[in-house]
Amino acid sequence: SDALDAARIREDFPILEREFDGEQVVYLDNGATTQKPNQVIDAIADYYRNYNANVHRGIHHLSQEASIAYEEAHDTVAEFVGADGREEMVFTKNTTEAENLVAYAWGLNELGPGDEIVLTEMEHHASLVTWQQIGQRTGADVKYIPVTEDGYLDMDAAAEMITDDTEMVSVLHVSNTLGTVNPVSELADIAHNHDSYIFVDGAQAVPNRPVDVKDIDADFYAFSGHKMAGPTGVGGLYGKREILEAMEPFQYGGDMITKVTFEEAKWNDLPWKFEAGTPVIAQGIGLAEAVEYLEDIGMDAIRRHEEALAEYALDRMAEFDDIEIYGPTDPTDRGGLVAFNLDGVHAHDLASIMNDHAVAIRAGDHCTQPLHDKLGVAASARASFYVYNTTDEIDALMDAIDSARQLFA
Ligand SMILES: Cc1ncc(COP(=O)(O)O)c(CN[C@@H]2CONC2=O)c1O
Repeated sequence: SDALDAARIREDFPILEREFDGEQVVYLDNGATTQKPNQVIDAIADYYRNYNANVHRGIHHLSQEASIAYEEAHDTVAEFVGADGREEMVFTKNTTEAENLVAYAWGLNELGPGDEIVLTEMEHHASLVTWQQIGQRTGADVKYIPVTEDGYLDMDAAAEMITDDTEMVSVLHVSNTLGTVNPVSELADIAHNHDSYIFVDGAQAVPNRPVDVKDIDADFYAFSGHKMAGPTGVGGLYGKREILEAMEPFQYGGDMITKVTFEEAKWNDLPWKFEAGTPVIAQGIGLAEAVEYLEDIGMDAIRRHEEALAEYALDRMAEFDDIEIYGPTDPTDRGGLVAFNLDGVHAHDLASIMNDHAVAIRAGDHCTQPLHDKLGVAASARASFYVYNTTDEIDALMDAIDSARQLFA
């Protein structure tokens, strides 16, 4: 696409040169995790080589350098998603832990019988199972906003399901199976009109498009570093400052306290109150480098690049009547991923034939089993794109699909 120069970007990702049985890898599993540029790898190595120490201002130079880098990483990531500074940006392990942090630290303490939690049928297990279990443990009811035939949220149903008994709405910003971009600002309005919080799962949005949590007016917003060219082991949880201030901690221990006696403990300031023990120092520094890397490319350019690749993939797949595509047909309504099935070929068999051609895609339920039940399929294949992918790689995907078609014909 003319949005960005994928060929130049690829030079930062040596892993993309890897070959399997003489064929160069075609990495199309970015919804699961993205590759990391040299700049991110070098930033993490630099930390361990030159200023590794534990944080929170130990009395020596190395600890001070590490503390400042770790604290400033919070500022960088906060600014990236439009949060008001480090106080609104907790580093977790991943999106899943961010969902669990709010479910345990807020949900278990605040929810009870008669309260309602509203999710969507397209939710990832990270939110669906978490809030489902919190509902069982607290007696709160869990409801699901339906997904329409063409892969959108039924917003009329949403407006009816979110009521004055609703205390939490937890929704995907972008579906990791359908690709659907949900109207999260509109859902936030509806939730707030009923004095409910809204938690937005942005795992498939923050890496791929501009996100402004204040514009959305999310109360919580979560994402993972490893899906945005950053390392595994770090995620971001945005929370409105006044909400995080009022919440109980998630985990107890060192660093999340200011004063401890045998009788009681006083909590540390935000965001450290939610970062117990030695935090994800190297990962946080790597994530901040990933943010700088993505900002250099430009988030709107990334969005447009992924839309162009999704459009190209949808058009190529539409040439065949034996490929079933899930999610919106309008590429401007979806992220840079396409889940599909090839008639007569189980997704796992398809993915393994793709693998014979060094094409890396995902097959399975993508942690959205209830959605697959609703779609009436046990599994789907999924190609998901990022900044280094090209239309040539989508042609390679289509060629590999064709070889599966021949094999199973
Ligand atoms: C929408 C969404 N929410 C939450 C998660 C959980 O993220 P962590 O694993 O970092 O906590 C994922 C991961 N995506 C899955 C993982 O592999 N393939 C996927 O689509 C996701 O796509």
